[in-house]
Amino acid sequence: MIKVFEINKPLDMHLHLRDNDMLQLVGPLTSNTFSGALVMPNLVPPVTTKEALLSYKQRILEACKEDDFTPYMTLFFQNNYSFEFLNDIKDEIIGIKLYPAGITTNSETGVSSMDIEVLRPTLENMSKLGIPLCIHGETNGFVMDREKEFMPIYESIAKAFPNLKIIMEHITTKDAVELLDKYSNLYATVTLHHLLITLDDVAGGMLDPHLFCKPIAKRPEDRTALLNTALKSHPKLMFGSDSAPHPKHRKECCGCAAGVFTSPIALQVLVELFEKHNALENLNSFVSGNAQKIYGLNLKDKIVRLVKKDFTVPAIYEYKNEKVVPMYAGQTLSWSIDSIL
Ligand SMILES: NC(=O)N[C@@H](CC(=O)O)C(=O)O
Ligand SMILES: [Zn+2]
Ligand SMILES: [Zn+2]
Repeated sequence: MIKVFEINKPLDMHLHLRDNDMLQLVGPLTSNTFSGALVMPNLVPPVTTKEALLSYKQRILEACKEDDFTPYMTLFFQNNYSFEFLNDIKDEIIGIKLYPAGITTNSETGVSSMDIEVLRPTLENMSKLGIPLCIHGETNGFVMDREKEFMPIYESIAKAFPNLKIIMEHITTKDAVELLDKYSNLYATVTLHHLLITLDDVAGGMLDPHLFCKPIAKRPEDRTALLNTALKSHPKLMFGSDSAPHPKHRKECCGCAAGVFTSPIALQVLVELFEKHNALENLNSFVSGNAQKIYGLNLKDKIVRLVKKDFTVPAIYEYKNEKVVPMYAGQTLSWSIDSIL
């Protein structure tokens, strides 16, 4: 008997869709199977105006027009967003994304200080207006300690703004997992790859540029903490792939760009992983229910039926001159997408 598993309204709460031909290429690879996704604003230049935000949303909708798909837009954090500006844009966004300057891809114009007094004007306005804050939480310390060193900053913001929803994006450490339960206004996303890999997979043998991302994958005990928290579908943890496509020549080179491209394999691998750990009954809340509750989303059904049947991951995805290599390129997964109802 063929095994079947259904996911209803899958949501990807941390996604990079890029722009232009890359958007044309990767957009449908998410919108095919996901009901919606939180779209990161780190374009060049970043999305900081209502005009830029609405036109980017239109380009996404156009690229994904074959599918029933909602892009949840975000604005790139700046210290000087006025109450009037945020009040005017609040219905168009799901949150605002804060990047420390230079910490990751296209974050050069992020905040240069994480001093709470410097951030206060925008954060106060966000808190009053009920706009969630998504954060790339890393310091510029030693690469393995960057997330851990950021924990006091999360704590100080959570304490100073108890009504502000704060999402620790793409957590990679057991320290971040532990912090989740300490503050009622702290939430988190976790990627697919951080549930699966450690630094060993990136650099322990032959260097694998396709697994290089920010934050870097950590220790086995960190992966275990993340995986256990996802498998039980902790209600404050959401799936956010952080699928971050870069052109093949920007990954397979000296000075490799950070980002793992996982959109086309995310649901298949999640089912494989949750099945392996006897946790399939928690997968729908991890990949949809938790995010619906945390962000207050209301979506119509989109049932993705997966079947236990081999799926060989393409070596490359291409559109015009864009080429991007997915995680597990050329490898065979045990689950495939069967149909979308
Ligand atoms: N995760 C990454 O390594 N890269 C992301 C940026 C980010 O999410 O930090 C990207 O935009 O390429
Ligand atoms: Zn990030
Ligand atoms: Zn990201």
